[in-house]
Amino acid sequence: MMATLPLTVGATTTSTTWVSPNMMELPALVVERNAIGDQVALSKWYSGKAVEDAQREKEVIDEVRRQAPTYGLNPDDAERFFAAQIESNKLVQYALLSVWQLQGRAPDLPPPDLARLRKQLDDLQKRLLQALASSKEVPDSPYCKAAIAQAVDEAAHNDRLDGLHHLALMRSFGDFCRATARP
Ligand SMILES: O=C(O)C(=O)C[C@]1(C(=O)O)C=C[C@@H](O)C=C1
Repeated sequence: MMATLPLTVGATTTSTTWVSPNMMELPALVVERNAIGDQVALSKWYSGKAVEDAQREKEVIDEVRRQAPTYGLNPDDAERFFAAQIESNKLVQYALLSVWQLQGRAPDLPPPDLARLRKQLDDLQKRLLQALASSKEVPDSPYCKAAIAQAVDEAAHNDRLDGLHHLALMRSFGDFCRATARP
């Protein structure tokens, strides 16, 4: 049997608080984005459409890069952040679709309209860019990884996320911090 590392989610072992209240906006918006992923998955359950849509991903990233300077963001940084958001959205979708397959049914809800959901994602994108700009110094901070881990934990707790959405939130911030050794 392969050894696995213990994942004790919710158990904060550091006594220092790195998260400032204004830093919580970004994870809260990411939670919203991933929640739209649930709806997107349901639309794809009904339509049979593939989770991954390379053309749409390109459109999202192109638009993010175009808008980034308006928010004082470097287009490469904005792209990196949104590429992670797309990956985490796909993680949510693949997992839900797989569970629904096993159960032989999805939640008993009418098929959501993918075009309407994409419009919601586009609207959220502006708020995410704004929040990303407000947290611009965080990735370069030597405390970034500790702060992000705490912010993710707090957001998961505040929004009562289940295991999947908590994991997706962790994925969303996977490469948020720039490489720095532990202080
Ligand atoms: O728009 C979709 O079809 C989605 O599934 C959403 C999304 C995204 O996160 O923006 C995720 C996966 C697709 O490859 C394209 C875009």
